[in-house]
Amino acid sequence: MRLKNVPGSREAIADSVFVIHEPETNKGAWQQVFGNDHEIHVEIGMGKGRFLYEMASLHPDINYIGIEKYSSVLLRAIQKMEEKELPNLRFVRMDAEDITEVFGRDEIDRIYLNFSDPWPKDRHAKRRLPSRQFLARYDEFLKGNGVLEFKTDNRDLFDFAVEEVPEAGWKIKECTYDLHHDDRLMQGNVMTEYEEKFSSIGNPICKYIIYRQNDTNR
Ligand SMILES: C[S@@+](CC[C@H](N)C(=O)[O-])C[C@H]1O[C@@H](n2cnc3c(N)ncnc32)[C@H](O)[C@@H]1O
Repeated sequence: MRLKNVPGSREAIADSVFVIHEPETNKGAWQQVFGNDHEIHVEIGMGKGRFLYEMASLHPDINYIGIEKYSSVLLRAIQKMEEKELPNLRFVRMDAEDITEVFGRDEIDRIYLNFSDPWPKDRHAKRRLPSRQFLARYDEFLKGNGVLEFKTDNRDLFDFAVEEVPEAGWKIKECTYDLHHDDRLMQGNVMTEYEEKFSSIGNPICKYIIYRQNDTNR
């Protein structure tokens, strides 16, 4: 079945208890959604949620929020949660362009961008999730000692992302152009759906971990 043809995905999402509706009403109060004061990690552009589901299973003491633009894709993640619910994982259907309306200052401990859409045309560069425009948005809600992790097999997108880091006032903590042959950075690596697909045909996976330059806690 093609995802775009899944009937009623919008309605299924509107009814789902695993989706946070009107997420902007939780700005500054996301800990109340989970009922604890554990760290909150966010994947932006989560797709069908394979990475987050595994992360949330492995780390029950961390809360995870997945953000996805398309209902038809998010529906797959919801179906998985209906089979086995994880209390530390919730979803938001939204365009990340509006993300600063949803999270308050210092509310998020870690951001994951996995295999973000490349937007290859120059005039669309600001739509790329690791662009300086998006990094400025993340600045507004990532904790002072928080980090952002980005993985992709798209070398052009990765080169662009690396150049954006200092432009946005961030710094690179770790960087590899071949994650799957880097024993140190592979420790604890959880494969995303796209990572599995592209690494299986031999594409090298690039990864960086970045933090804010003004972070004096390091
Ligand atoms: C190529 S898929 C990668 C999915 C998953 N992260 C993985 O690695 O398997 C990119 C996903 O990001 C979502 N996406 C792209 N731009 C987005 C945005 N601005 N806001 C929310 N989701 C977005 C797309 O709908 C798509 O599901």
